[in-house]
Amino acid sequence: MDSALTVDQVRLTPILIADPPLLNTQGVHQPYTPRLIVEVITAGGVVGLGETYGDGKYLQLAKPLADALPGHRITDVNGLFALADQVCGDSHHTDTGVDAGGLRGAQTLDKLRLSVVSAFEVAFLDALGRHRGEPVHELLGGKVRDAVDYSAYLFYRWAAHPAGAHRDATVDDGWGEAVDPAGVVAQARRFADTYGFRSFKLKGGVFAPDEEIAAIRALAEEFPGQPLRLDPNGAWSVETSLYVADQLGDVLEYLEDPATGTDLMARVAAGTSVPLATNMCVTALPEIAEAFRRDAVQVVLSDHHYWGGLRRTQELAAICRAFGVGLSMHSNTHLGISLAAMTQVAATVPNLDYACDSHYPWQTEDVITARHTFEGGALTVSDAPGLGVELDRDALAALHRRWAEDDGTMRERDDAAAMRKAHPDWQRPALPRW
Ligand SMILES: O=C([O-])C(=O)C[C@H](O)[C@@H](O)C(=O)[O-]
Ligand SMILES: [Mg+2]
Repeated sequence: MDSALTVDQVRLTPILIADPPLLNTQGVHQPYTPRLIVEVITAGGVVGLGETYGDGKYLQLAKPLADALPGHRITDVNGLFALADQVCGDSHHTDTGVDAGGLRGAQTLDKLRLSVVSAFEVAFLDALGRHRGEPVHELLGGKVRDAVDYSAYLFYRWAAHPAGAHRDATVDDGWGEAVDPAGVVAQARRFADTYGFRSFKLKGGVFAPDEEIAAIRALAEEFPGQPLRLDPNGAWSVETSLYVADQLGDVLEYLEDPATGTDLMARVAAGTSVPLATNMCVTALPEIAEAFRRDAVQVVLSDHHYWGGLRRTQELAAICRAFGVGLSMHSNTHLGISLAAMTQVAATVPNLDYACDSHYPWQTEDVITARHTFEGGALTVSDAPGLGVELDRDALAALHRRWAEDDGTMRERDDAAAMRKAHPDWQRPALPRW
């Protein structure tokens, strides 16, 4: 066995990255959001990169795993999961409440752990690819496409963060506000012209359903025949979901998480022919059986951060294929390491039937030396060794400094708290909101 493939050291770097004032049903994005950058350094001197959520609960799980890894072989991904089970807390602990962001569905320690392990799994694959001189997609069985399509991720948003949100964060990022159909269409037009995106997803659950129906109608008029999606993150009742499905059935590619949880989604699905997609009620293996048996969802949005990495994303794809359920890809705020990982795995999945989500165009900062560029709405699949991205150490250090100097308020994502800067009485809304 090649001792160069053994983990020598792991570096964990929490960072804060700038995020625009994007609105969702829980509130608004903070001026800065936490991410964690994982570097796995092998005895052979190669560095593998991974990226995941950076809130405190993820950092707490990442630390013992990083400490336990020296001596572990980077080819032993199955052993990585077993190790994480041992060192990252009691896997039987569950919490049926929603997560802090309120947008990921029910939270369990298993899910948190998988989100942490995902960054290490990606770093293992990146390091192994660099050792072998092969791209990650070859380690995953080879690419079935040379480019991966992405969709425009449209948000209602303000022009700037509210006064008092953060001392450095009142600068306008140039996108302007989008709080009505005209604003949404202008944003979509800029996305299409700048990046070539051909499908559009609007983050809904922000305004009353009729206003969001009007926004989708306006998009359908501006981009006739192009795929449209609406995602209120579970903000609607069954009745409201069916009303929206009825109003928009002729133009929607799918409706994403209109209602919260498998039971309500099953009831919506029974009343409409519009496909329902989810990144909230099917986010881990134990949630699949009931959702598929009840035909509650017709499309699962994979996310390698949720599912425990790239190989488990491929496993999810195989399950969806077996059950005739469609596959798309979810995203929330992330940087270029994660986008490279998303693109590598997406390239290997034959049944990735829809353009993938990505927040990336909203991110003005990164920790890689060369930003990804979308052309014709797609990213070319890199054939360079590993993920094909290089760490910008100065950028990483600067974003870590911001994290270290933060008084703690930006280190945990809390969209409701950010909303209270503009609306002091705002409370995390009870669902359904409408
Ligand atoms: O598709 C989704 O549900 C998301 O992307 C969840 C995200 O957290 C998004 O809503 C956000 O960041 O506001
Ligand atoms: Mg969603």
